[in-house]
Amino acid sequence: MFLHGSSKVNERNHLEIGGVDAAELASKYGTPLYIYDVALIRDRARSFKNTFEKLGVKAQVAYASKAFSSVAMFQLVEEEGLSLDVVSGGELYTAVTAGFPADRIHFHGNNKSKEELEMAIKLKIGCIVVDNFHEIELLKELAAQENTVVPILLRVTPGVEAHTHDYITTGQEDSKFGFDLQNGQVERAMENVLSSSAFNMLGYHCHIGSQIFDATGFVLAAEKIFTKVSYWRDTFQYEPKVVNLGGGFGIRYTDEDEPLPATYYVEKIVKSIKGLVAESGIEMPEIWIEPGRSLVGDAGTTIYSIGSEKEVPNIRKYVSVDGGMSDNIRPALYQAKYEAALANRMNDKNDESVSIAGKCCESGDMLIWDLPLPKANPDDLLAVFCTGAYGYSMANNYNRIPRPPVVFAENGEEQLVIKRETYQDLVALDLPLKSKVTQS
Ligand SMILES: Cc1ncc(COP(=O)(O)O)c(C=O)c1O
Ligand SMILES: N[C@@H](CCCC[NH3+])C(=O)O
Repeated sequence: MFLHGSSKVNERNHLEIGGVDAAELASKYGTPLYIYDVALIRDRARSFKNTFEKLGVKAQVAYASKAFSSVAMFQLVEEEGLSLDVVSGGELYTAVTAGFPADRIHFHGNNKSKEELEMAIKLKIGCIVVDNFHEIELLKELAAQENTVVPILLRVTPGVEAHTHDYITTGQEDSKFGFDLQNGQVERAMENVLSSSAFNMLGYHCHIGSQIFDATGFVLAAEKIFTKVSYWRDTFQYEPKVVNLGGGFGIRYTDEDEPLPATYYVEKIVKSIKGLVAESGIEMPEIWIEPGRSLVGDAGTTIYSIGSEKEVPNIRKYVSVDGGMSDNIRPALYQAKYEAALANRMNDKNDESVSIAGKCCESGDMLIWDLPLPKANPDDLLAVFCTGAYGYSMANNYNRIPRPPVVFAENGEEQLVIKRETYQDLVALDLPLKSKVTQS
């Protein structure tokens, strides 16, 4: 078993996260429960930021908040001096509620509504990452309406395919995101944007995918953009002040994954861009990145209670927990793999191999196949590691299962940052039927 960050096994043979006993948290808040190791998030944030600082490069590290958004999380991001990437009015509203400085918010998305864009412009956020021609027209209207100039980046699709799961690869040519670099779309967009008084174009953005374990894709994407930079300068008299290479830095879910430290990616990206800048003769732009998973992924652990079991003779044993695809849809959606252990019996010897089933009415609701585990009893606690990214944020109410609470743990102290949803919450938006059937 691999323990991340501050996690360790304490003298009671329990999992401890941020100096807090996970079994005690489970008994206080119930299960399922997400626990975050706050020190690990801070550590990751600092290592991205500090590496840019050490290399003397102007940069912004924006937390890709889709990985896990909440008011407390955004306040932690603000404490660490990062910027924030949002992709919806809801994430933007959460940022406002958290008091996040508007000028450090970047707004992405391939289909931002007029209302969302208006909200962003009124708040005077740091920049809008423009994705398509429809959005350019909406922004022109809104800039005129608000009598303002909108800071933007153009999202380009560099045609670099990251070696990762197909569903989460977004940088390839056949993508719903961004202006294509190869077929003239970027030039059409630049012509449009640069001739309008509605925009202050800061530069270019791209994002090549997620859970990437090597810097080559980022370097290739930067190279693709820079092969055009001198042409754009000559054609449009335009040089970028910002180049944003997106997020996607991989983490270790199981021992099949071999992540690299933040410093490695940043060093490679900076070195490559410095070289490209020297070749093209433009001023060094600011380099922006947008890590999500690598800031919060392995800082999160989900604690479940074990319930029923079912033996299929000579095939497998299913052990069920009190959550599943409602709090972690990644195994069902991407065949994502996780490691787990009994949080209340950490160093007990593994006696068997079991498959962990969720409680949803869906055969595909399996969290882990063939997990070595001590023989578990009902009410033992299962800790599934590395659920901090795209766990809570993709949680849902399938089968009307309430979403679990979230606790932050740091230096032996804990705080509840998201409450457990209640049955009352589940029906809060429901309205009764206006019956058309007359009783006889
Ligand atoms: C535009 C953009 N930026 C940043 C991210 C964050 O990615 P990750 O969580 O893999 O770092 C994503 C998600 O893949 C994204 O689509
Ligand atoms: N939700 C995905 C990643 C999507 C990244 C967002 N562009 C995951 O869980 O891995």
